[in-house]
Amino acid sequence: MQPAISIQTVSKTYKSGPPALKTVDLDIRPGEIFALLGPNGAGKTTLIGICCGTVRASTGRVLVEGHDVVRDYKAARRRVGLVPQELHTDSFESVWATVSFSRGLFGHAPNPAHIERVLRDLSLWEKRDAKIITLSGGMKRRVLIAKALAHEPRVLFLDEPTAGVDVELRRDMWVLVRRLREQGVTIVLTTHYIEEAEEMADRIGVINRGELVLVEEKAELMRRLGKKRLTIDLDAPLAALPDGLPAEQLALSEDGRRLTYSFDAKAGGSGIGTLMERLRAAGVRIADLNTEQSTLEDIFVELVHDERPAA
Ligand SMILES: Nc1ncnc2c1ncn2[C@@H]1O[C@H](COP(=O)(O)OP(=O)(O)OP(=O)(O)O)[C@@H](O)[C@H]1O
Repeated sequence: MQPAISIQTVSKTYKSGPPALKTVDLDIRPGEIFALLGPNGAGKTTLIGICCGTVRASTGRVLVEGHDVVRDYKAARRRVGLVPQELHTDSFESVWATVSFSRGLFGHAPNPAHIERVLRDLSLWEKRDAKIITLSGGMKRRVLIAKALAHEPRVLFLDEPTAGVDVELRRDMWVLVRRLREQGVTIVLTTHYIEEAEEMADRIGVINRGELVLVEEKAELMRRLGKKRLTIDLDAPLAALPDGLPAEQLALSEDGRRLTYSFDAKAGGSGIGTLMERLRAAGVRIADLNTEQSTLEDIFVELVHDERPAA
């Protein structure tokens, strides 16, 4: 199946500074919701800009449903919608005029019924005659989304769609994104909110310092989330792990006072009962027990650990 977006050996170095994007290869599948996670300055906006034709790649190419965003830019751009991070919609135009104009920019014939549907979906219908400048920040963000949807894009890029918005708008946004997906629209979103990626995404990509360090199905990541750790504080230090224990799942701390047992919480039995019996049989006395679960946040922090750009 032809990818919705095919990013091929794309890199970017701006005139000043180090490479903003090292070589990235990534296919976005038709109809999926792909969440791009990464710390500030990781290269998310740059990558999205290259996909939408607003930033020129230094190397490589991007195809949108087979159309090169540079060589065949008209066909490519018609297929993508971009909801940018910044709100620069302080216009004196009405909501209706602004959103309809956006559709015309892409060479589409007017379609009032479509514009009405988009405005209604975004709870903007009542505000259709209001001037943009009079709207609240949350409403302006809704207008940005409406503008991006006005020309019925096949792929929608949302750059930090819920940064700084209230809970209600965030919920609305999630509902809208799901509805768009049901209509066959492919969604690529960047987010700092890990729970947003958990909630929304089919696949997750983590980008750090211009490098795509992980691309994985969310379900697979959630399976990893199922990993749990049991820490066992010992009455007396151990010099080494006693025989007969599952060594591959156990780690002994340097001071010999703590055992850490890792297990997959979702893979049936935890093995804790057996472990306890074997510890008792080996004469190991336990002072305290604790379990903790790793989260997507832990995985994310580990991936970008110590690699954040200096402030
Ligand atoms: N127009 C530009 N000129 C020079 N450098 C730029 C430009 N745009 C971005 N950069 C640099 O490229 C790197 C990647 O920036 P980018 O905006 O793509 O990151 P990001 O992951 O979207 O960050 P954030 O989460 O803060 O939006 C950063 O070091 C940034 O300073």
